[in-house]
Amino acid sequence: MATIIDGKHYAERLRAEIGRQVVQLREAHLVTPGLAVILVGEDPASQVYVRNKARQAREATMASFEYRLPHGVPQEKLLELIERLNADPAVHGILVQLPLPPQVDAERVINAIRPDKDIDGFHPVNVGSLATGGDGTVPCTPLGCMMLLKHHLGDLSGLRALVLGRSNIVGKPMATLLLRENCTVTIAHSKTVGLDEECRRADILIAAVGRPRMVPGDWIKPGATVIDVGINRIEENGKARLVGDVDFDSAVATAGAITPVPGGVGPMTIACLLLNTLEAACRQHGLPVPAGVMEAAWG
Ligand SMILES: Nc1nc(=O)c2c([nH]1)NC[C@@H]1CN(c3ccc(C(=O)N[C@@H](CCC(=O)O)C(=O)O)cc3)C=[N+]21
Repeated sequence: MATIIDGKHYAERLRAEIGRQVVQLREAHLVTPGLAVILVGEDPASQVYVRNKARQAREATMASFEYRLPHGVPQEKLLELIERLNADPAVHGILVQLPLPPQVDAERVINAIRPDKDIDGFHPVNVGSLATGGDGTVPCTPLGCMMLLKHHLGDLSGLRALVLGRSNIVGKPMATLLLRENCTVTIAHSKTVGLDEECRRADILIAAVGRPRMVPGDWIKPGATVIDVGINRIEENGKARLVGDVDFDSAVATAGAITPVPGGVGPMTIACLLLNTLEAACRQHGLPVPAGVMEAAWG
């Protein structure tokens, strides 16, 4: 039986430590980190995420600014808002919830965010920084996955990692982070031949394809660490539920450790968003970025 990696628990501890750092920053330097979240449209799932992000920011005593724009908002209006937030000294982090409606060019919007306020790490400056080993913002989901991996495994050097999925948001930055930790990294995707065999070679399996229960237990190397990034809403026996990209019930028999859905990577993503906002605030005020936050939170 695999160890269940309790992301919800680690995220709570991490947020508590971030909250302590925020209080210190305010007391020592009169700085309150500010997070602005922009949501375009009324997608119910997106509304839930945005509400959670805002609530958790406030719980960490950060300032939270929420902007809700109608589904049909012209791109210019969105770009104007970003310009205003770029110039606002109370806002240290800007997040534009993806996906965006078709009249809006997501790439233009991401490129309009000041790189030092891009707490998603999606701006090309931050993507480049990650690729070349710089200290730009690391995207929240891969960062959260890496924290869980390092906590569970310690040194990752020499391990074979398979990243299933090649998105700019998860797959590609995840592969880069694993490479930085000296893993031997493979990126697999819909055109990969012999996907099951690729998976069976992996000591670390990251599933980030967005296909419910696509990875069965017999694709998993015995003892492997499995990080399930998928959050898929399905209907089963007439009830709505969330499942990952991994078939948890069969995987749990083979894996050494596995993250559940919900309660795995999702909560870590939001905690890392708050961490990126705290760090952005420090950088924008010329202050050192708090070190060892994860160690302080998790011991
Ligand atoms: N610019 C941008 N940045 C994002 O980081 C971003 C985004 N756009 N668009 C949407 C996705 C999705 N996302 C999630 C974060 C947390 C949970 C989360 O906490 N999930 C809970 C369950 C929540 C539920 O019950 O619905 C869990 O897995 O335990 C889920 C999804 C961030 N995203």
